[in-house]
Amino acid sequence: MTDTTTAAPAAAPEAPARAPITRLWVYARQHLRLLLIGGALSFAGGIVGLVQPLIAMDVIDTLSANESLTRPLLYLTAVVVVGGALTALGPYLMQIAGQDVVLTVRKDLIGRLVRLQVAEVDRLKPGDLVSRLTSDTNLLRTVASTTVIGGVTDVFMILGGIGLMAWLDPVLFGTTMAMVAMVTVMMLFIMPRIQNATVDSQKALGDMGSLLERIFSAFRTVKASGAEDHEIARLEGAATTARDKGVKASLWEALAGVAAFMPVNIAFLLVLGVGGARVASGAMEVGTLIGFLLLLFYLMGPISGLVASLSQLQTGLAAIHRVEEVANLDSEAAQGEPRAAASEGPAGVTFEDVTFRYAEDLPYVHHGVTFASSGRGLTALVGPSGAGKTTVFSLIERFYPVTTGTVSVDGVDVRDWPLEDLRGVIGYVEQDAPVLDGTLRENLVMAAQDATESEIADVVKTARLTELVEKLPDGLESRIGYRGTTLSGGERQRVAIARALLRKPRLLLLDEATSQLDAANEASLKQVMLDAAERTNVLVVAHRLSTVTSADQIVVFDAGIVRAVGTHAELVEKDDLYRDLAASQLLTAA
Ligand SMILES: Nc1ncnc2c1ncn2[C@@H]1O[C@H](COP(=O)(O)OP(=O)(O)OP(=O)(O)O)[C@@H](O)[C@H]1O
Repeated sequence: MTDTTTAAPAAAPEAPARAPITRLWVYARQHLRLLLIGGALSFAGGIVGLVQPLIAMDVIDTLSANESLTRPLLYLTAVVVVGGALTALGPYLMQIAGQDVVLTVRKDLIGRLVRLQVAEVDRLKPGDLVSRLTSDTNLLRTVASTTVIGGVTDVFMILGGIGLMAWLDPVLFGTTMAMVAMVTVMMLFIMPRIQNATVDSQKALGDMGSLLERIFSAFRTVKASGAEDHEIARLEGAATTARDKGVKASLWEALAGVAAFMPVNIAFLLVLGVGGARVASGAMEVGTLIGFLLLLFYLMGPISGLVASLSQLQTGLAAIHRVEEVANLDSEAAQGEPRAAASEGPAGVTFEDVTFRYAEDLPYVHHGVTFASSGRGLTALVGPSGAGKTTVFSLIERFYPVTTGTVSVDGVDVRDWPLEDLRGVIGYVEQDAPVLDGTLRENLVMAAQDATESEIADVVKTARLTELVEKLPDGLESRIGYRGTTLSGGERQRVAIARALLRKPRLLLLDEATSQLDAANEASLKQVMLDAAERTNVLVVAHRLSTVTSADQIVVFDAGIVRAVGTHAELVEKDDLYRDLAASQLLTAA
């Protein structure tokens, strides 16, 4: 996949380019050996089962002849044991292959999902993606194993039976084929409807997941808004749609059963009528008619088996369709040559006449942004809400590509950096300072898995987290809840800063929270920031007067352009907007 911006926003991924059946084959092919061995063993188990009545006959004959039963009984025991073992082992191996297919699909999907471009995730619903990974892939388990193998076996048996019929009597064969053609036409009509109903049903499940995710991501707000009944009604609506579409799929499956059964029965009657007349006229032997009827009777099993397999296949194809839609999404590709010798010290940032919009149908956010920040120190980005300050960070991290102009880090265009290397030099603290479910330690080492105990202890101290660690029941090993719900806003921000610092960034991007903090927390955060600025280049989207007054350089943004650059004293002197910002609540005093 390419590393490009996306066009129009949409609620769901687009339809896949490749036919689902081709994709199913691509996934199943990787486990073909196990599938074939399992299928062959099941088939052999069936054959051994057929031998059983013959040996039973032998037992009876031996009994009547008053001979020793040892030999036939040994055979019978062997057939029962081997047949039992084969009929257990064959389906077991096919189930393993089915699980392996699901694992392959899931691994593929996991890789794609986690590497999706930020722009794609902006327009998708996470709950729906979760249901594609969990529920849809599960539908493939049976389809990729027993259904396909069973279906193929049935096709061979049907072809064999049809060949024999043609050999026995061409007239009766023609009559039967007319009925087979009827079955085929009806199946062509019914099968896509099963698939569509299953896609709709799975989509409703995805909607349910999205709605649930929506609620839990703002759980307190939902409760505080008294919106539970409304949200429950929406969730139940999606659950009911899933049920209704599931019932619709079952109805089409039932019709498929009837559509297969009826013509075969009509064929039975026709063969009896036409065949009877031909026997009466002497055009055909009675034995041939009986043989033909027996063949038709024998074919009923494989035909209904094939129809059931085809119905099941539609479910699998529906699932593949939804899984493949994710494959169409743009994921991030590592680009550019690896940087030669990694540089040391603070990494500078340069914006040169940058224009940018989030999507082609959205207005420009940056209209030619130019500024630079290099060396140790603190650069504060200030400006009215929506001026495009946070977007500066997204462009530095290459979450989105610029439309025109250049963003450089360490003198190199971000487009020429291998993504992993680029992000490796940056520590980024988002405005809402996300903390993930897990322990405090897991949260800290997220960006630096090989951090040592002393490095962790250092950042805990630098980020003023020592008190928190001492307060928590299990120290660093304490769980801090879904989205860090057990922490205060200020603690969450310091955890996020500690995480970014543990990466030993050469460039620290800090999006200051707009929410008010108490004086102690505010002072702590400011001190953490200033400490970091002594060692590296720190860019901060500033919302507090105390931050900008300490900054070495202030960049004033207004409606997507840089209108002034300077120190606090210089800007108060020369820039009207800055003076207003400093005097208003847009830059709040502690
Ligand atoms: N992912 C996105 N998709 C589409 N538009 C976006 C996206 N993120 C931000 N925007 C829009 O881009 C503009 C600039 O947003 P940005 O977050 O950079 O502003 P800001 O100056 O940081 O504002 P604030 O001080 O309120 O955080 C806003 O109009 C915003 O609505």
